[in-house]
Amino acid sequence: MQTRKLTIPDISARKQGPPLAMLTAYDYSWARIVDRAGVDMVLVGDSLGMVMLGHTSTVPVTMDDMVHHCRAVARGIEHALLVADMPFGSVRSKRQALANAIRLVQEGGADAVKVEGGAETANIAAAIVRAGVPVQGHVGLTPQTAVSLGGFKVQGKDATAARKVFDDARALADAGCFSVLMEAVPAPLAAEITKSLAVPTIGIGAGNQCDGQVLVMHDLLGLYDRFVPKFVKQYAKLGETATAAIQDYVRDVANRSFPAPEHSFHMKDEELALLLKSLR
Ligand SMILES: Nc1nc(=O)c2c([nH]1)NC[C@@H]1CN(c3ccc(C(=O)N[C@@H](CCC(=O)O)C(=O)O)cc3)CN21
Ligand SMILES: CC(C)C(=O)C(=O)O
Ligand SMILES: [Mg+2]
Repeated sequence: MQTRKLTIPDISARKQGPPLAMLTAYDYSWARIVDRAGVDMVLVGDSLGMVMLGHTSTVPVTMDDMVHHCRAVARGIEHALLVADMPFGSVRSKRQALANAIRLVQEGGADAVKVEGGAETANIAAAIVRAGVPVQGHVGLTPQTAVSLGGFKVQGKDATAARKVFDDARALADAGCFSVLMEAVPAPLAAEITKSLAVPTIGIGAGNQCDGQVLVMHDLLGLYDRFVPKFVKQYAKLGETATAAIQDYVRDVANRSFPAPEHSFHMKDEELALLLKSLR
């Protein structure tokens, strides 16, 4: 595995080449694990509001939440390109979007930001790019506007809806985005969009013809049990493994088999005698 830090040109070059693997991380220890496993891009997703903070949507996530988690992740990454989500309400105007994108880079240590939306946010994406911050667009199912979309639902299912996803992706690419992420769209539509864009597409629930894939780390590892979207493959059941380990710990504490002598600090007999005497 290459250990040098990946750059935007490295990502762009993968339009021709092996698909890009992207995965979320939200803290330092997991960022190290994800980075060392060879992921190309680490996403500090606003999904942290759901899997880390227990909200039922990504809407309550603030810029402060994003910066807090992003800083921790940045400390754990040596190889991957670090992308941070612009949270709900952080791109209401160009001026505000610029300030927030710059904050994620300067304070959070992000290499790039991701903005949900399509044609309607293309001018904002372009302004962020002009300020020197690489932008990844996010089209299809955009969880920050899930209420307007009717929930966490597949997008682009009929001709009109497919045209909208296509135009959104095109608008973001034209705005200068280095990549476009497509969430929950039919695989054939994602394949067409991938062929027509010059920048790499990253899919989640968008079939295997995208230029890369992304998943939420907790879903991949089986650490989140509130729902499992159809597009998730659980590569492990760490939630179950952790529960069993902690149950063992609780049992060992109850029956005094933990801590064992090797986990305890000991004294020589003469030191103990002296100590006990002085305590009396
Ligand atoms: N843990 C987690 N994983 C994610 O992938 C994720 C988050 N959280 N939070 C933010 C959004 C929300 N996402 C979701 C959530 C649920 C579905 C889901 O259950 N979809 C249905 C299809 C519904 C329909 O089209 O009728 C499915 O069966 O997969 C999809 C995307 C993706 N993002
Ligand atoms: C699901 C991915 C694409 C995301 O935006 C997130 O984790 O917030
Ligand atoms: Mg997100």
